[in-house]
Amino acid sequence: MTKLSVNLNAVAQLRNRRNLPWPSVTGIGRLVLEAGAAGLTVHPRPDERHIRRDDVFALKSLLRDFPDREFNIEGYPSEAFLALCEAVRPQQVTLVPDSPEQSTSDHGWQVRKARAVLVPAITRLKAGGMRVSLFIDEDPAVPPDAREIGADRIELFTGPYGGALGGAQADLHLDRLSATAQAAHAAGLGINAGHDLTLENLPQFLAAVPWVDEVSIGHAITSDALVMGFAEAVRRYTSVLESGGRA
Ligand SMILES: CC(=O)[C@@H](O)[C@H](O)COP(=O)(O)O
Ligand SMILES: NCC(=O)COP(=O)(O)O
Repeated sequence: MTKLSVNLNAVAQLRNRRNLPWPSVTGIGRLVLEAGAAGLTVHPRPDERHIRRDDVFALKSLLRDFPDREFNIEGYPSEAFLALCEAVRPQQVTLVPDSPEQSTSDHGWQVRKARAVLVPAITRLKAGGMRVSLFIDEDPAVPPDAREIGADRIELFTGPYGGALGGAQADLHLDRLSATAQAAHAAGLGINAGHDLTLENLPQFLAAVPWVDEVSIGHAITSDALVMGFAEAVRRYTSVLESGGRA
């Protein structure tokens, strides 16, 4: 079965609206793991707009209570990022070619062009016992290059598929994602996928794209949790008001 790693970036972004500790990133992380998620994903960005350095250590500590689950840290392999990974030692590090000013990830590695950045980073992370995954576009030419420089997995960038919102364009992306997954499997790589996957587009994705080990989902699952939980929250506040504070 394909594993679910829940990305907590959006929870951290909501917390950071105020200088207060809720929603708690580790609290939601625990809830997510107790609900059966196979792991947690974070993408600490240099400006700490959502996940902060402290969160990464706190989540590592939380995961000690769940020894069969995994921690996946995503990011650009700057010296600061690599040092953070070496200090935390997650099971998996996903390298993403984002520049600091990007609002979100919008493309994968051109692995050949990025060899000078990727080879030392992969060597360093693997020496620390971490599995390394490379975030790539839907292009079957890329997985053999990823294998050649020592990556263990690729993560398929599913943003264009998610952004197509169904229809013929989405089918086109599924064909390309499927071809890229087949190339990765043939090259001996594991396969992850993520970005803009949702409850609505996940079934078609899984039916079309083979050998997916793990999906990481954050934005949509956070949105769904709000929709699924808002009515109960309103009921509880209403109940406090009805009781005039005497309940
Ligand atoms: C690498 C990737 O796929 C992204 O989805 C990322 O982890 C999300 O980052 P933001 O939450 O900062 O948009
Ligand atoms: N690697 C993708 C990820 O972690 C979550 O992306 P999204 O669901 O927030 O778009």
